[in-house]
Amino acid sequence: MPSSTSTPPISPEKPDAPADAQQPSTDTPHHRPIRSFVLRTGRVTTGQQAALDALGTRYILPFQPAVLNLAQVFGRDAPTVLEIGFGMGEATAHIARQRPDENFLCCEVHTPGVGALLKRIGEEQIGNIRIIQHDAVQVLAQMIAPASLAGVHVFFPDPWHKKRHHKRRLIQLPLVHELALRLQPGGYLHCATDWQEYAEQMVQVLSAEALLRRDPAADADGYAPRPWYRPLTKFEQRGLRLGHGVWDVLHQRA
Ligand SMILES: C[S@@+](CC[C@H](N)C(=O)[O-])C[C@H]1O[C@@H](n2cnc3c(N)ncnc32)[C@H](O)[C@@H]1O
Repeated sequence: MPSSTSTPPISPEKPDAPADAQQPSTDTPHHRPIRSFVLRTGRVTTGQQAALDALGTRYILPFQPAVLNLAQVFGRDAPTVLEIGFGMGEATAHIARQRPDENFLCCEVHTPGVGALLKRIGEEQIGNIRIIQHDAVQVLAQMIAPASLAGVHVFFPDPWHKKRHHKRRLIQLPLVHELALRLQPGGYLHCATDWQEYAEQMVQVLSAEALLRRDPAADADGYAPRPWYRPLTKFEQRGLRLGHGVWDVLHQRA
């Protein structure tokens, strides 16, 4: 288990700025759902835009309120892993390359991140990723069939440090239950974070879900060793050099 807890986290994004005014325009003043993200107008680089233009139609799936036919969208019948919030897609591309026999359905709301992952897909000729640029909570509810996923990755979700923002955290009981319902028996839910108090919440919430079992390799506090497929990203390497902790929380569907 990682050692240090007192240093600040290394999460690449700092979304705590009050920017609710930038939420999508479908919200009405009377019904504004709590979201786990804030839409920012981040700059899209020339390379990211070129990738969006050249590869977007092939690799981006539109959000739709209808269940996806996974075999159809990937062009093959293979175990499918859902990733929520891939950021710039560094870990996503690495994992998809390491696990060519699996499909990776990846959600991110941030356009520069989508462009960055498409750029990697083009440069590294990765064929087993599809992207949905939409709120993963809605994607899960509307597009993913029960017992259809081999795994779910939630790596370094925004920690929402301030207590009044904790309600925005992704890893909470209702979402974890929805994720568990969509896992096949034996399928896994893998979360990672560099924020200790969120790691503790992850252990608590996943342990409370009756459909899930703790990974047998977890330690007494509930943390698993980093699985072979999750790479140390550059943010994580920098953080570890500075003595920060990182926690993997891994449970399987019974
Ligand atoms: C702190 S970043 C981590 C990115 C990446 N997983 C990594 O390890 O570097 C969290 C990402 O999750 C995305 N995100 C947060 N909530 C989301 C949601 N409901 N649906 C899709 N993406 C979301 C954010 O836009 C952000 O890019």
